[in-house]
Amino acid sequence: MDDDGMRAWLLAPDDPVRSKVAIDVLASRGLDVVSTARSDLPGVLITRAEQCEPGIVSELSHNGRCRVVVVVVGDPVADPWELLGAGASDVLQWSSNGVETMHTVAARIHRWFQVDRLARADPVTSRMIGQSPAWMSALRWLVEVARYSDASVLVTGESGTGKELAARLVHALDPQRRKGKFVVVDCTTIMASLSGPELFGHERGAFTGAHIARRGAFAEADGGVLFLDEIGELPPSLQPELLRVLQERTFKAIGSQKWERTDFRLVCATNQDLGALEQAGRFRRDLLFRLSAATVRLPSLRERVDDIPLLAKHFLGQLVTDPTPALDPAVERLLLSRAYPGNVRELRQLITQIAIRHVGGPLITAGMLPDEERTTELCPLARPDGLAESVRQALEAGLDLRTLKSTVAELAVTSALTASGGNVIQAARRLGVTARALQLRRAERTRDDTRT
Ligand SMILES: Nc1ncnc2c1ncn2[C@@H]1O[C@H](COP(=O)(O)OP(=O)(O)OP(=O)(O)O)[C@@H](O)[C@H]1O
Repeated sequence: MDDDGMRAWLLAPDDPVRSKVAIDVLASRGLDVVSTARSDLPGVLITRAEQCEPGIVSELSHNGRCRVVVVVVGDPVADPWELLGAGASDVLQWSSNGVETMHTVAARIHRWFQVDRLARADPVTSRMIGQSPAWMSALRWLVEVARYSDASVLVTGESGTGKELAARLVHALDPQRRKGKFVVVDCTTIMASLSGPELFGHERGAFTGAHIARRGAFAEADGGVLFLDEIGELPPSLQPELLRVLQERTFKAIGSQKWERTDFRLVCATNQDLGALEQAGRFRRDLLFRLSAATVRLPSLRERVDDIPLLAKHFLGQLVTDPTPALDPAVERLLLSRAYPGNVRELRQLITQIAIRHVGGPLITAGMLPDEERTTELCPLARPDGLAESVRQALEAGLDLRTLKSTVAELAVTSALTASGGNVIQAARRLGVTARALQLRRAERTRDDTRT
């Protein structure tokens, strides 16, 4: 969506009367309506329920390409959840003359434009790097939830996808909560044997080792955001306690008789499937409902490969300045082709290792890669179009393992000799064999060749 053209696309060719109401109301709210399909998708498609199928909604709304509002005229649709599940942003009943409905739609559209603007250009959101559709879609939802609601947020995603960063963003974007603290508790560090002093705080002498009184996270986060990382690891004994605090907004420090009030916004993160934990009886269902009022799923780096160069340059810019070197195409190729089980964190660590090896100069070259990475870059085995593919084709053509092995070995010997200008000692060193072994091999080969 571009800022100047807040465009909605109205798909209602057979309904001139309602279309007019819709266009008039949207135009009165500063929205530009196009009524015929154009090649570029507008920000919002407004369509009547009869004119859209879940499949189309799903395709249009995939990765936030376009927001789809479905207006229902007459009898309510049998299953609005089917449309919402397919990705529709809203399903609304057409009120008697439609004016009220269209004002609601206009208000929603204005909100989405604000969210998009924040997601694209705000100094806070620009700390979270990425432009791929999968990333932008998650970021837009995160911004909407953070800025326009006070609900608890559950951030899910694989390890290293930026869940803590997302939680910090909720704090920074919440107009009320950002005045308070951002308090982090890693639930893996909460001891199941104790009754949660990290959360509740404790009085002096409340348990062995409690030499002084200490405030807990519930008190610290008052007025701000409490971030419970790895929430799936919260000991079962503390789950009802947390639920109670969320409902009553009061708690007692361990060893204290006094109820204290607290008012924080809760953000939790997990890389586990909480639904599965709940099924297995390890996570309370009522707590799960409470925590997941708004769930934001962060995509893995596999789902946002397009963002890798951008992230790499961002991290490099943080580590090497004046001037930040560019990435040689071979390095960029490697970064794009390798796997990142540890997601953005792993990419960041790799860039740190590269930055350490950079001793000046305008370019990051393959020589600055850590050894294990260089092997991947230089050995075509790992590349889908490399040796693996040739081997597959050779096997298909009927070559057996013995022939394959000797062919590859011969290729390696020839390349090493060529690279060393025929110097057997250097070539042998390169191949990791003794010069004698290489000479014997060559002699054998010559014998074979003369026999055939
Ligand atoms: N979109 C992003 N832009 C910039 N940096 C990012 C982004 N996503 C993650 N990072 C960086 O990657 C690292 C890991 O991020 P973070 O700790 O938020 O991940 P996580 O999902 O909470 O990981 P874990 O599940 O292991 O706790 C951090 O250094 C963070 O700053």
